[in-house]
Amino acid sequence: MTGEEAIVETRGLEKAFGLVLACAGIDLTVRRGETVALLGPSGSGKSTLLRHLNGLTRPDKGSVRVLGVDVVAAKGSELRALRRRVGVVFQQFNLVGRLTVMENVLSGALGRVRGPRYGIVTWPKAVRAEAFEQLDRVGLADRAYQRAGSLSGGQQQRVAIARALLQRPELVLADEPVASLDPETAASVMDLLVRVCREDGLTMVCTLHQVDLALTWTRRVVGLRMGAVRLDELTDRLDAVRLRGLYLSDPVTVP
Ligand SMILES: Nc1ncnc2c1ncn2[C@@H]1O[C@H](COP(=O)(O)OP(=O)(O)OP(=O)(O)O)[C@@H](O)[C@H]1O
Repeated sequence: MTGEEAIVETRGLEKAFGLVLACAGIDLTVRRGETVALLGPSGSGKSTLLRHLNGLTRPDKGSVRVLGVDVVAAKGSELRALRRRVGVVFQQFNLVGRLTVMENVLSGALGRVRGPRYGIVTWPKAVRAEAFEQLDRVGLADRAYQRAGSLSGGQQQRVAIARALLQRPELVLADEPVASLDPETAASVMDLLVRVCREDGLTMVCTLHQVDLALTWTRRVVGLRMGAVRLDELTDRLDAVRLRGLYLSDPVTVP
């Protein structure tokens, strides 16, 4: 179910890197419970837009509000408090390979359970139980005590999703969450990510390269090109042909 409450709101968002305008005045509203894919050719500004949403990048102009917080003005403890409410899933999983799967998942609770923690037994029993539940949910309860680095890419991304869920986030940001995976694994990880977000009523914004995955799994597509929103549509009203237009080079005018 999606509500009316705006979870993400950018207005006139501009960001340049030297002469490159990565975000050229982006207005984006994402409401509670929506699952949104940011699509567009390489360099169109998808990751830069996503990075603004948890304050990893600061805009040159414009406003960014996430979960009611003015991200541009937020500093220090306010920004840390916001980041605790935002789960992030990365393309390269970002697990600590030498630690067990369970320890990696438990680290998702570091923001709400005071640390430092050394080893699994130092975590409160209730948090361990919750971590185990999340691992079970992503289908990896039987791998809890295995080294994370020994898992396949798809399994590692499932662990990263369990870690993000243990954070009890309200918003999930996923930057190319399946770009490093083979097509079959990519589909199963997208299925998992969207399913858990729906089950928990979480809002999810991801960047994707695969148009077919966006059409299958997300509710809404925002298409970027040269830092501007060129398309913003519910997925069930879109077809692949229209979407492919986003990726075509601009027609060359022959004099
Ligand atoms: N830290 C940075 N320093 C310099 N230029 C940057 C930086 N981050 C992004 N850019 C540039 O901004 C533009 C948008 O990059 P961004 O990574 O947001 O695009 P993208 O759509 O996510 O691309 P991809 O699909 O290839 O990941 C690109 O031209 C990129 O080179």
